[in-house]
Parts: sequence; C-alpha cells; structure tokens
Amino acid sequence: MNLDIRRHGDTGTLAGDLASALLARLEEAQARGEVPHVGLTGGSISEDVHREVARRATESAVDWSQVVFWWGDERFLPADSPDRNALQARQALLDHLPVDPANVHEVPASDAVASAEDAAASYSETMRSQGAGFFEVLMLGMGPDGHIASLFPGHPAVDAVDEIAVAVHDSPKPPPDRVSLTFEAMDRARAVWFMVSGEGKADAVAAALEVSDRLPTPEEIRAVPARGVRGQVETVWWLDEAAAARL
Ligand SMILES: O=C1O[C@H](COP(=O)(O)O)[C@@H](O)[C@H](O)[C@H]1O
Repeated sequence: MNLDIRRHGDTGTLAGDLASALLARLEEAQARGEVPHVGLTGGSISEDVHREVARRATESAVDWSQVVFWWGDERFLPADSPDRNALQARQALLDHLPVDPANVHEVPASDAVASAEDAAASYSETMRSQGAGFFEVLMLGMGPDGHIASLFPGHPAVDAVDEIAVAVHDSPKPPPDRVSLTFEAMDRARAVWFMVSGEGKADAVAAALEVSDRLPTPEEIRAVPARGVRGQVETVWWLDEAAAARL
C-alpha cells in the first residue's frame, strides 16, 4: 500500500511542510527533464497552502514557466466570482509566480460557456489535447461529508465512467453547479495529496481511511468519495492533529 499519513500540530505547520514538499517535488521532476503538471484544489485549507508555496517559492529552484496548472474541480460561476477556485488560487499563488499563462488551465467560467456540461467538455478536451491528466501531484481538499473535488456522497457524478471531467448539478454545498474531474482522471496522478485540517473533518478522515488497507467497493466509495482516489505511486494524507483526532 502506497499510503502515508503525515500529522502536524496545526494548520500552519501542515501548510508550510506541504508547500516545501511540493516545491521539492517540482524541482525533482524538472531535474529529470519533465514538465510537471499540478492539480490545485479549492476549499478552506487551500489558501493557507497556496500562500505558503508563494512565500517559499523564491527560495526554490523551480522554473515556474515549466509547470502546468489544473484544478481538480471548479464552481460554475462567472470568472470574477470570489468563489471560483481558480480566482482564489490566482490571488494567493499564481499571481505571485512567473508562470506561463499558457500553462494555466482553468475550467471555463459561466460567462464564457453556456453550461457546466460545456465547461466539462471543454476542460476534458484541453486535458486530452495536452496529453495531460498525469499529474505529478494532485492536491485534494476534503469536505466534512467526505467529498473530494466536486464528487459528493451519493451523487450521480460519483458513478461517471470513461470521462475526464463531468458537470455536477444540485451540489449539496453551494454553488449548485460545478465541474469535477472524475475518479478515473484523478487516479492517474503520480501522487495524490489530501490536505485536511480541523476537528470538523475528523470523522470523514477516519471514515476515508477505514478501508485504506484494501480496495473499497463502489458502495463504500459512493458513501465517502475520498475513499475512491489513490495515487499511482503515493497517496499522502496531510493532516493537522484536529483532523487526525479519530484515527
Ligand atoms: O467546494 C469545495 O469543497 C472541497 C472541500 O472544501 P472545504 O472548504 O470543506 O475544505 C474542496 O476540496 C473543493 O475543491 C471545493 O470546490
């Protein structure tokens, strides 16, 4: 099993250590001559992590023009909505780095395409045309209900097959319309890094890891979607003590 659980005293330490590990991972990939693809996430912890990466970036040897950015999910909203995962990541991270704009692949916003279906199709096509989908690192937050990206417990999008990204409607968490990578797309990541903090997530963390010693059944994944993603080489749970409290 390629599972690793890293516990930290608090969210700040977690975000700092994760940021350093991400920078090291990108440096290593570039030293191997690769152009690493990174999957970013939204959610409560992402801002802390993004700010830490931006803060430490100047001390790293990462060539930011040679890193490709994607998102694991997006809220289907206008491009300037502060609730867009992409806008949040730009403000906390990407606007502070010398990235190549051509390497930043947002899910299309609701003022650019007619529907979440169109956004999912366009995002899938971009990923396909880039030969991408094989993330060096895919970061995933997790909700207190065990959702990851925009795959929610018992929701039809959880059962999507043969697709890269899907439209999500009637999301139990606002906004109702979203776009999410599927399990199949997320499972192609070399490393999957869950990042979870806070007591409110402790039950979901325990539930997700309850079946980590074997392949979960489709029913078990439907109940707690975080059970359904594993990295090709490694799966790391970055937790603070509060989130790890029920392990
Ligand atoms: O809405 C979303 O929720 C999850 C988890 O968010 P959190 O605020 O409970 O930490 C996040 O990972 C996802 O990217 C986002 O769109």
